[in-house]
Amino acid sequence: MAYHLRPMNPSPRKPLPATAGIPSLSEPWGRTFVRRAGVGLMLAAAVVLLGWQFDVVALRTVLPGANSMKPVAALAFMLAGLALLNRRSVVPVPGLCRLVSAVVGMIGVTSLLADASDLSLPSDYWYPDPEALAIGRIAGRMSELTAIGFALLGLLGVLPDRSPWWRVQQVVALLVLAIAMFALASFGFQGGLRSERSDVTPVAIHTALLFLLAGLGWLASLPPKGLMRVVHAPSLGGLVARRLLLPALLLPSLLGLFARVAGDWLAWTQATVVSALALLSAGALAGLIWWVALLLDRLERERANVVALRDESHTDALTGLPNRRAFDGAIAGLVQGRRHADRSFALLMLDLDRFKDYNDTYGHLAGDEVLRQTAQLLSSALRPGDVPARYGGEEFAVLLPDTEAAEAVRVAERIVQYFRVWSWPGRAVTVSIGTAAAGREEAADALVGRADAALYAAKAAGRDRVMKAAAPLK
Ligand SMILES: Nc1nc2c(ncn2[C@@H]2O[C@H](COP(=O)(O)OP(=O)(O)OP(=O)(O)O)[C@@H](O)[C@H]2O)c(=O)[nH]1
Repeated sequence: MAYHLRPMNPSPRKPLPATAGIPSLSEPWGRTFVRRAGVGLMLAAAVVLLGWQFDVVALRTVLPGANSMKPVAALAFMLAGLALLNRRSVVPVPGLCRLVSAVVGMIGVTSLLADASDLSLPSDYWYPDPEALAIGRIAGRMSELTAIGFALLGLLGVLPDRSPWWRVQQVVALLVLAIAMFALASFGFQGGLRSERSDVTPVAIHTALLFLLAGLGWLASLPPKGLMRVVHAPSLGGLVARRLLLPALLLPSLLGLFARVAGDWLAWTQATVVSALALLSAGALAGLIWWVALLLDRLERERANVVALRDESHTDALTGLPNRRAFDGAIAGLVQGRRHADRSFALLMLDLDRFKDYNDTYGHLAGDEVLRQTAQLLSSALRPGDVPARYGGEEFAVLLPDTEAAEAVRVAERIVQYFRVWSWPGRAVTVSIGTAAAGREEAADALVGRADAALYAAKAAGRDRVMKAAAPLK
């Protein structure tokens, strides 16, 4: 086919929706998540503190026989939750986030300093912890890893809340996540693979989970820049990031938990546990790939449907030529090029002669066949890059990019000649054509009006001929 609508027509069609069928995420999602993370941290910390206050072991340890969260750690989580809520204006006190974050950071740093210098802290003896004492640890002292976690959480809130510090905050929040994941994974693997209770990581399981929540909450509270840009993007990439990042991050912990259950409680041998872990890892990876593949497949099919629909709405069903809507888009693109890049173009308006007679004599179906053959004729008479279109009824239009007035007349004469020699069904069919070259500042409808006037002059002069339009009005 000779017509190439797209290259000449930079913007007549609406761009494809980037997210066809894909649920999108926007700023409110981040806001909601941060609020939930803040409230979650504070509630969990309150439950642990109640556990210490009323000596309810289950509230301090979550899992039977596991480590308890120290009261000072619960207090730090309470403050970290408050900092997050302040960031999202749920608790709108100016400077509160920075202040409480500084306290959280200090709790972590002083615990680390006390570990390094063998000093004791007041919080070491707030509540007696028989489990810690039984394994020779200071009763109220958090583990080193937990202390590093709080130092980092504190740093997050103290850093300036603006570009380029957001990138630093992202890295620090990722370190908090790394601590959480290491603690979660080692909880399972140490117990599950060695089957020795005393080797269990000193980071309590719920401490690790709260670090995970705090790290994610901070990431969600940061603007959609750097690493977080794709997570917030209303695109396929954004959807994959939002759906898969967390499961992927939690995978080592889930595998660890599985190892723990299989090794400790089901008493599987180490070889069986490791083989099962390998199988589960491969299965999880395959599952993630399968999900992404499904998503891509669905998106591609949806896009293909949209493109097909769009093409249908720009194509004339009878002749297969671009229709009036496509013509309007194409001419608008050429008018822009004429105005801004001084690229000339010309328009031909064609009308079949005495087509009513043809229809009356040979019937409407034969008339349709003439219209179809007209499309073929135009395609073979034109250069690639020219745009023939069905303008309506038995009227056609041709856009000739980079064409001056004299050349447009030559093309029109060639078409008239093609009509004369074409072997039509029934009897000969002729055409009348009006030509017009676009003026520098001429609007599309003015150009069409001039070409139309020339076409009717050709009809009036006896049909089967070409008439050139008058020059455009200045
Ligand atoms: N078969 C067929 N006929 C069509 C179609 N669209 C328009 N027509 C016919 O085209 C004819 C146009 O007739 P007129 O506008 O009177 O013009 P004409 O008979 O071609 O005469 P001049 O233009 O003056 O040469 C009408 O009979 C329409 O029914 C179509 O899709 N199929």
